[in-house]
Amino acid sequence: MAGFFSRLKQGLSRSSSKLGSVFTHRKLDDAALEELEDELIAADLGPAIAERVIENFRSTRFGKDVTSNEIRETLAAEIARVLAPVAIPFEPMADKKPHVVLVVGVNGVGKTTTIGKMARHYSEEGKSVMLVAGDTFRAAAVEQLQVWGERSSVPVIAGKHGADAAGLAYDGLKRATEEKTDLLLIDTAGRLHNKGALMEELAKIIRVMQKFDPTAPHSVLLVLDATTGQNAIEQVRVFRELVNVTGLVVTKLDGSARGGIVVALAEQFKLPVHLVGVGEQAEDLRPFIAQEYAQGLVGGNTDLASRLVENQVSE
Ligand SMILES: Nc1nc2c(ncn2[C@@H]2O[C@H](COP(=O)(O)OP(=O)(O)OP(=O)(O)O)[C@@H](O)[C@H]2O)c(=O)[nH]1
Repeated sequence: MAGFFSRLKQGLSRSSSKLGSVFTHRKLDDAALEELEDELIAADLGPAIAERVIENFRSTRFGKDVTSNEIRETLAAEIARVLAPVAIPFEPMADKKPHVVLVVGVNGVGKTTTIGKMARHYSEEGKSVMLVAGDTFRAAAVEQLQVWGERSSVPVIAGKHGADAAGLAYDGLKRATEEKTDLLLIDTAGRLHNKGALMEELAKIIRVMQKFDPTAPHSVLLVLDATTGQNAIEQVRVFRELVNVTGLVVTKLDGSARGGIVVALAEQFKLPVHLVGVGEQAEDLRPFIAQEYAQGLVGGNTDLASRLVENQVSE
């Protein structure tokens, strides 16, 4: 399990090294506080948290010397405080067979990969999983999902290129219900250049499924690519207008210096962050753990980090 935390830490190291210049031992005067605030905002944490951290320092430590570790710890604590309420693991509902999950997000954020990784994870946990290749506009997305399905021996409902996604979702839901499948994961197309068409596509999938099960979908996961930084905020806004987003998955944290965006998202939308992606392999999709993430983001203090891992992640 060393693997996951080190991957997360490695992934976040770009974000934490970006914050690195903040952590120098110095006297906290106005200039230092201003510089610190700029750095926090540049790290995508969002203005609200930056302001709180600065005010905290101003009221408690103004004019005094602070060490890099004190800054780190204060920052990590504040970040963990913001993240804790949204760090909610994704749990398939035991009383739904299937628990229907609609996976949405713009092209290329990692929807298909996330579904593949979830399929692997939950089938390894002993749950039955079925996939619907609802991104019928991109042939490669269908093939990609089929490959993930084969790897995990999970059935994939797919049609021809350009097939009706709502029809596939309906077929998937019907079959998954007959087979008492635990989890039905539905991939969707994500082009945003035509918001109206996208809204219609998602609304139709939901409407058609509800003819079979009026409670479906039970979750709508919005996948966001961390490398897009502030753009992710805009994507949440847009998708919430289209559909009832119930939770977030944030991918590509391994390749990004923008891990701070998760903090800004938590602060602004308070939507559950269920999972984070730190690589392309199946095991690189992990539950989101607030303290671990906060620690990875500010860097340093690996003792605390490894204690957290021992306590919270048992694999
Ligand atoms: N480094 C890294 N790459 C990732 C991660 N998640 C997904 N990817 C890669 O991102 C690329 C796009 O992922 P897809 O799953 O195809 O994205 P999508 O949202 O389904 O895209 P469309 O099918 O075009 O809508 C692929 O090359 C994935 O391997 C991650 O956590 N880290």
